[in-house]
Amino acid sequence: MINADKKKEMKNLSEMLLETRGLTKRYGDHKAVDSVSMHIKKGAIYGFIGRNGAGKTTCLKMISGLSRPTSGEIEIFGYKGKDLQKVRSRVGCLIEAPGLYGNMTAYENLNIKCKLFGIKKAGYIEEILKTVGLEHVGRKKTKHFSLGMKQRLGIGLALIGEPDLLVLDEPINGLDPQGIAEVRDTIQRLQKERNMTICISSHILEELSKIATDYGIIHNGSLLQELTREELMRRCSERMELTLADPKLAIPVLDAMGFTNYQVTDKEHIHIFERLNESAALNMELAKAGIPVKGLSITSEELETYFLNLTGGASHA
Ligand SMILES: Nc1ncnc2c1ncn2[C@@H]1O[C@H](COP(=O)(O)OP(=O)(O)OP(=O)(O)O)[C@@H](O)[C@H]1O
Repeated sequence: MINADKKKEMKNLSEMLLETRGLTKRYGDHKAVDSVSMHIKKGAIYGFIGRNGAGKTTCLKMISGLSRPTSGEIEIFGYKGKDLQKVRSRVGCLIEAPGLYGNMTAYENLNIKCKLFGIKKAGYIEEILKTVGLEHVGRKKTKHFSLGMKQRLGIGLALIGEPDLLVLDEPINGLDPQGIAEVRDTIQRLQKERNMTICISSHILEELSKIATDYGIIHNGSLLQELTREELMRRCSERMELTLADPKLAIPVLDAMGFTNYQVTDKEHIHIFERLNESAALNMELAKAGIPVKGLSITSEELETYFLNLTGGASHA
């Protein structure tokens, strides 16, 4: 008999499109990626966040088959080891700058890759140009494109062959606000219209917060945390922070007062995400129950502060 937890676990696994286990890349003595186990669900926009040098590109290169892991395993669409070759064509990637021919148009650049893939379908290139918002660029050579246009054409190139998983390494880096908005729109459209799963890296959490459904935070080669958008928003949302010698003792009091949206975050703290105006009443009830309160404050955190605190403070930026 399979219990409910096991069933849930099996369901979660079947929803997983990509999983790595202990993925490691060593350059000499230096571990650029250190035992990373990441999980990307089908249909997710997975924000892969880390400071410069954290190991994002190295990790994404291994996932895309551009670099060989020192150790560990990658499973995509249920395939791993040598069998991964069978599904490589279902992974499109844009790692670092897109390799464009500057003297050619967007259409011509796409056409070269279509020829390599043996794609001759009428209207195929026009469709991709439309998807990435470059349908009106005409005969303009790509060397005259803005950085945002180049990135979108890079995404267009990665779309050739209809991948189910798109891996984008810092596609927003260096873009102006309009360029950022355009790339974000393109990514959201791909997820909605083509039901694509997208892994996108950035060194700025805030930049992906409008689109990512899930996050992985990498630092010094290690994956520190994976969390959903809801979990992240919850961690950064306005809350009461209760500091106590033993949070467990306060739970019956919270329950008796009808609080339901709270979380014991460590051995000293409870975060409460509702009825923030009732902090005085809560304090009083805890005192009545003989539970000393060391601290009670209302606080919230900026997304970027959350990320910086997690990765060792702003001074390392
Ligand atoms: N080919 C290589 N040889 C030696 N060291 C490397 C190589 N590629 C990357 N590294 C090192 O591995 C670490 C991770 O680099 P990586 O490029 O993956 O980080 P990143 O998170 O993508 O950062 P950035 O955004 O700056 O590229 C860095 O310390 C980098 O210097």
